[in-house]
Amino acid sequence: MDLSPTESGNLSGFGTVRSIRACDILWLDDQPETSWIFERLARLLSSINQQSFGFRLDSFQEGAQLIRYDGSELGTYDWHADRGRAPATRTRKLSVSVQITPEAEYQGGRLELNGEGTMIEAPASLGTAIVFPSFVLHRVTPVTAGRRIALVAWLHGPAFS
Ligand SMILES: O=C(O)CCC(=O)C(=O)O
Ligand SMILES: [Fe+2]
Repeated sequence: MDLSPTESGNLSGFGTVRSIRACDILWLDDQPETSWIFERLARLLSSINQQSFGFRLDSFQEGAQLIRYDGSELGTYDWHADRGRAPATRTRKLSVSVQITPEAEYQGGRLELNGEGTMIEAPASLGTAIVFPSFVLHRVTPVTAGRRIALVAWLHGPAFS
């Protein structure tokens, strides 16, 4: 897959710190040729939201990201929450990460979540979508061989009340 042009993964408001976040990002805006991705994600997220969360949600409000973590630089993203204080991230409510590299093609690169004091490792099988509230702490452990690509997006909505 051609992933250019890309930008270095940054930390919202803190610039680029490769020891915390080492990955490259291709932004996907909602355009005619990508709208099917947003439509499928919206259907999936809204049904999971109904079953599991019951959040009030609006729309994506920012592009989706294809994120590439390369084993040659131990690509990683340390513990963080996707919902921040910056205007762009303050209204994120549901995060989704779709595993789009076959599990056999890389080592490490595990998405781990800690929502309730216990760490859970997300399944890495191809096509799995992991959906979680954007305030939940999570990380991607260093990729030690090969290359992992994930598709990540966020549904926004009104503040929790
Ligand atoms: O690579 C992943 O599966 C998750 C990436 C992530 O947590 C993020 O971009 O905020
Ligand atoms: Fe994240």
